[in-house]
Amino acid sequence: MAQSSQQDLASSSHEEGPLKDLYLRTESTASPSNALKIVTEVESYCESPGDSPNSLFDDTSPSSPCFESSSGGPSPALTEAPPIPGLFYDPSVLVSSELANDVVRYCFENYFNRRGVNQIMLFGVGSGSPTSPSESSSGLPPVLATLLSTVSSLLKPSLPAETYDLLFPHNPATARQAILNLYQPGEGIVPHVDLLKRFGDGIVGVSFGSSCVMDFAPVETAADAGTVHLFLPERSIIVLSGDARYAWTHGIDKRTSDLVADGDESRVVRRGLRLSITFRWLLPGADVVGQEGIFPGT
Ligand SMILES: O=C(O)CCC(=O)C(=O)O
Ligand SMILES: [Fe+2]
Repeated sequence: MAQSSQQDLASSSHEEGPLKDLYLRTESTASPSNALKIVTEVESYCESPGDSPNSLFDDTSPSSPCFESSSGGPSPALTEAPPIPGLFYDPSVLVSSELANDVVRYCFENYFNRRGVNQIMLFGVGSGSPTSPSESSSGLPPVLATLLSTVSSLLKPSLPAETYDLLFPHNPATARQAILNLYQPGEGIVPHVDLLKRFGDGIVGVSFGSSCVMDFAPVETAADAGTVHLFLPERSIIVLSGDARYAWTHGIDKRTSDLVADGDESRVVRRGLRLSITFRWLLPGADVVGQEGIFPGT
């Protein structure tokens, strides 16, 4: 896939909103902060975050990343959570615009300020409280620690207690990883199950800048049988645990717009530049970067 140049991005009609301004403004900003107590990995640009040769995933669909209905086009995406055990999504639970702007600004100024970078992985150095906004206790930069603590507060009233404890335990046993994925309109991520040997149960993801449609398919069934499509607006939060984490793949089709259910009708929602931030728990021993076996193919 051709990369978008700054000019392409500037002249594209999909990039309205905060991400566009930040991307253009931070074109020549300094390199990522070296003050963070984290390990930062940058993977080179690829067709989509999930197509990297250093793939993050062990179970990806061997066939087309595009799920289609029998009529030939994608069926409209749901706007409420489908009944997948362990999947939590509530359209009314959104991160504030103010925090979203802070997160996006920080990420563009510190990570996505070089052409070709579309994925960043941050690893917490310790197992400090995930609900503390301080860098020293979470190992994450303050704005991401704040995001995590905000997500924790937003989810507490609606998540089942057991799921909440999985995501936000009082005494975390392992370190967190935050993965930042940047998608141009038209990019996606192949259907996958997050690495079984590397990440534990309880994954939480937040969308910034643009909506997308995430596709879920049972691991055990063939082709697109049972696939469901879920619309994720910007600033929304999704949680994968249990079956949703292990027995279903998730992926994002490579499209520039999505078909979304709207009552009995459907509407087309154009995609813009999207940043997702996903927090996962590293399994014991998986927090040593470069250790043999951590990355497939190494
Ligand atoms: O962009 C997203 O929301 C999903 C990212 C993802 O599935 C992953 O990094 O494993
Ligand atoms: Fe994933």
